[in-house]
Amino acid sequence: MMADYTVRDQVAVIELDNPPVNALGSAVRAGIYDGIRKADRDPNIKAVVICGKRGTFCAGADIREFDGGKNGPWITDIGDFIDNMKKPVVAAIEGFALGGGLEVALFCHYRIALKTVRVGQPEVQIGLLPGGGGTIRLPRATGLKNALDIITTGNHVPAEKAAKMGIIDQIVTGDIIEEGIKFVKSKCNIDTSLVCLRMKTVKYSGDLDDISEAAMTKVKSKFKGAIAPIVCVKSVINSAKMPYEKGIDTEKEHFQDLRHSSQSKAMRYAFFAERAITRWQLPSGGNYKTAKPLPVKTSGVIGAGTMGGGIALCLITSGIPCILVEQNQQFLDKGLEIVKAQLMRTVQLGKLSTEQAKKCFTMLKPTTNIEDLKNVDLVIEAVYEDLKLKREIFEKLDRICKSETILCTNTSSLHIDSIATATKRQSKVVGTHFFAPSYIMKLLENIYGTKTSAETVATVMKLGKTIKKVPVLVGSCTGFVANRMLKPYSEEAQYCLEEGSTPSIVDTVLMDFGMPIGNFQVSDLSGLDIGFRIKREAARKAGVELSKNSRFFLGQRNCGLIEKLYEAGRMGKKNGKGWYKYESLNGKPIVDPEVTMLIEEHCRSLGIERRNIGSQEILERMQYAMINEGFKILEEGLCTMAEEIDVIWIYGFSWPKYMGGPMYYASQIGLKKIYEKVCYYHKTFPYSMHWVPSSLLAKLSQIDLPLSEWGDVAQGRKLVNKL
Ligand SMILES: CC(C)(COP(=O)(O)OP(=O)(O)OC[C@H]1O[C@@H](n2cnc3c(N)ncnc32)[C@H](O)[C@@H]1OP(=O)(O)O)[C@@H](O)C(=O)NCCC(=O)NCCSC(=O)C[C@@H](O)CCCCCCCCCCCCC(=O)O
Repeated sequence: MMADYTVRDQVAVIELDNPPVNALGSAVRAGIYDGIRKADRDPNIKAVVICGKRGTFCAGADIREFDGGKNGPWITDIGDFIDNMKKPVVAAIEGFALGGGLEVALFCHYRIALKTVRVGQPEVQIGLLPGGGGTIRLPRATGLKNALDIITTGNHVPAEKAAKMGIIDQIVTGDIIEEGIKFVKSKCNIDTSLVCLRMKTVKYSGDLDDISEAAMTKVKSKFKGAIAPIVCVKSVINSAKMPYEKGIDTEKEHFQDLRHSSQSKAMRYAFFAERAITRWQLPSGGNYKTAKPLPVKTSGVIGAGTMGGGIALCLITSGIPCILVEQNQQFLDKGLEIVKAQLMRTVQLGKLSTEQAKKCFTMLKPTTNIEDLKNVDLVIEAVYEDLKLKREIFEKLDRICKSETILCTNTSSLHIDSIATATKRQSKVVGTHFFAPSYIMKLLENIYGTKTSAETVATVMKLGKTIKKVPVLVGSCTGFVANRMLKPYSEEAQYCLEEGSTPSIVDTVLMDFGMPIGNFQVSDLSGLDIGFRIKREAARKAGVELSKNSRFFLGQRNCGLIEKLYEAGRMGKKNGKGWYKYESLNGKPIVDPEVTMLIEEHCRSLGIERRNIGSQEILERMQYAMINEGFKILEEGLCTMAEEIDVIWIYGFSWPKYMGGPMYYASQIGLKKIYEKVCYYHKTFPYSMHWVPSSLLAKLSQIDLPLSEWGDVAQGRKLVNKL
């Protein structure tokens, strides 16, 4: 049994024991169930303490069991039994009580916790609702409003706040089991039915239908396209509408439906993908197990633009002092204003108190003197994308900084070696690619160069976690993984325009799929000048003319629409006109007939016949082109597992988690179908190199292998011809 049963001083102590987080697998559920029945039967036992081993209570149901196979008692059987016990039962909580873990605690007559504890019902984040009575019992403990908030967001609640909310009865210090025994013994003379949550009514103020409607509206706009938050609201409302038993039965039905839903399966995949990618390895053999991160106690950022300012903010809000360097006082002042404004916003959102924000700001040391960086542990360069400039900076940093300092570049496309070779410490140079807005977006694409050491990688991977990002390690190539995959995706979007579609049609298709924002809206946000400059730079490097009227550029299909919009002064949202027009800086995109005319004129002048392009074709062309690129990335060993690509898209480009990421999506469609379509589009559009089928995709389309093994095939760790 995975719950230890011992007796101390006439109190039965049931300790959950399932490493690493005491997940409530079937054996643990059986262990608790057997334990409480044994304690109830034994006349020498006066009370029960339920707690967890290894410093934590329980992180909820064992998510790996959700795909079926193992049974065991249903979790609410435990609650039903405790509800009828005369002997008091206390949950003695340390670490986490999450999901089913909190539900077990809510079955108990009392809950005590250490101050450092966090409780929560995070099921919604894996596409579920609490299925062990959480939606019915939590509102009885804390009222409808708090329960709705906790269950629909999945956010963790710190112990002291949970105590104020009525979820925890007492905060304790010291040994949690000793405290549990002491506490529960003091309750032996109290009638347990008086404290049993089943018996309580749900508190709320106002009209239940109004509360329900407001909560529905909120979750529908906040979690667009996701089913679970809606079901969570329904079930929590049921707690006030239905008798206890009916509420519990309905909750269980909802849980089972969601457990089998494609959204929850995708989100469960994403949960484990996020953990799998922490097990990084370098081609040289260094890996997460063997490499030790260096401490980063002080840092520096070069460039106080929006990107650099945001990065500095990530550092100081995580407690790492930062020296922010700009080339002159005017730029520095502007940068500081950006940081201040962002900090204010954080205060407004309630994420930091005014005091905390002020303290953070004192950790920022602005300067125009790069020499001030000489003693910092790590520097992140965030100047604009110009190789010559970046090399100059790295050469300087190499001279100035102490020999241990790690030098990071926030380049979004340049090879790491092309920058590292400007220094004599290539092993300490690494890419740390943040995504705009850098303070908000969670992805941190860490890129190793040929000589980057495992110690340097371990340091930036750890730093990523410290500054609350999701760090993913990738190899170096033009655009790395994120932008390299984005290229075919947005190129196909533009080709669809010149073949007959419009920016708003394309964007609507993407948003209907679940993307929070369309391709052309993103382009307007980043600025069309960026796309234009990248193309102009590519032309300059290749020594060719960039012609907006040529259908070919560098031997490939070309769409000159960006050049034409740029020439027409359409820079994007910043000047109120790009692929759309905008009435203000915060305004919504409005379809602009001028753009439609411009596209039509572009087609006329080039003799391109426009046609109706269906949503399916738009989606397929954008996504399959990008997925094909993903397989090439795996094939080239730039990622070691498909999960890395999915996490990059979820956290870098807000791919809906309930769709798992592009590689997971491909696995659901079937690689055979994807491969056939890629071949078809390759035949149809022979001048778009991104349609050349990936040989890994071709290989995998012939066999049926789970996504978790695609990387192994690509790396030769699994030989498919020998399967
Ligand atoms: C707890 C954390 C906050 C800890 O974070 P930390 O950063 O410290 O560590 P990691 O996240 O890296 O985790 C370490 C390690 O542990 C694994 N892990 C964590 N939690 C779980 C878990 N709940 N289940 C399984 N494994 C877990 C994690 O994967 C890591 O290992 P890896 O090898 O991958 O590196 C953080 O981990 C966290 O947030 N965890 C998840 C918390 C959560 O989401 N909890 C809710 C779970 S869902 C739930 O509880 C549902 C309940 O409401 C209802 C239960 C009803 C009944 C259950 C029985 C149904 C079974 C179906 C039977 C089918 C039979 C049939 O019909 O066929």
